[in-house]
Amino acid sequence: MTEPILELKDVKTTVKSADGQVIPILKGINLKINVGDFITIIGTNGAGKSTLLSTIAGNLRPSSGSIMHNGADITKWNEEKRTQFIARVFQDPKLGTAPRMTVAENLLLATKRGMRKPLTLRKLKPKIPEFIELAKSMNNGLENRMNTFVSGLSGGQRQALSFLMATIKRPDILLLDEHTAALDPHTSQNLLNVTDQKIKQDHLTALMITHHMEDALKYGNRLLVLKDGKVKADINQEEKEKLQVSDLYNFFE
Ligand SMILES: Nc1ncnc2c1ncn2[C@@H]1O[C@H](COP(=O)(O)OP(=O)(O)OP(=O)(O)O)[C@@H](O)[C@H]1O
Repeated sequence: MTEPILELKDVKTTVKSADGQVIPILKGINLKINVGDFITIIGTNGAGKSTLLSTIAGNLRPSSGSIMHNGADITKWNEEKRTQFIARVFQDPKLGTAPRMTVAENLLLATKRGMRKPLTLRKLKPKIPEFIELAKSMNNGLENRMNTFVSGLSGGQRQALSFLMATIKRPDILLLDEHTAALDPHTSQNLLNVTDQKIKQDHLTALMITHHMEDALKYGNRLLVLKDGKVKADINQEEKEKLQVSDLYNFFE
């Protein structure tokens, strides 16, 4: 059997409350993620879904346990170092993009993810045709807004840009933290379809948090249910195909 692309071994993560109390959130997560896995994640509010993604991204350091990337221990790697191979899209369209830069400049910036090289804007012009082609795949007119400042985009276009920025330089692991939750139903469905196509086409490994049970079943090859900081269920493709939305609600009881 091939090595998992990412493995969490008994990972525990705590956070500090405003009054300095240490609160356990992840309470011993064991997870082996294989190359090409597209895992949808569901769970009640506060179950620890975003904390799990933050722990994988390096935004939060586990209090114990370890995180392995292709067999190498990255537990102590900070977020910046992990951006070499991990990309994340958040729920808030404002996160992940630079508002005072144009769409094209943001995309150029994203091609340098994980590199320490400064941004050289004279290299932008020859890249524009490639950026336009990529933006067309988002099906929302982003290709016509290359010179628009990000602050002037609609929420849907901004989120499409965040997604493109996360995937323009192929990440080993793509983290989607309810990335369509702030969008209207049509825009949300479009971005989900594009997400699914991109993951399949580039054979990406992805984790996607969603509160929509239909989407949790429709997308991906694996479903993870988190409850109170633990993995309550880890459902493979075969079992997932047999499930109905009503079955998923049982996990919330
Ligand atoms: N920085 C923090 N300080 C204090 N508490 C926090 C912090 N971050 C998260 N928490 C708490 O940790 C718990 C888990 O949060 P997390 O955001 O991971 O849950 P979630 O499953 O993503 O929930 P939701 O579905 O509401 O987004 C929650 O009770 C939250 O209030």
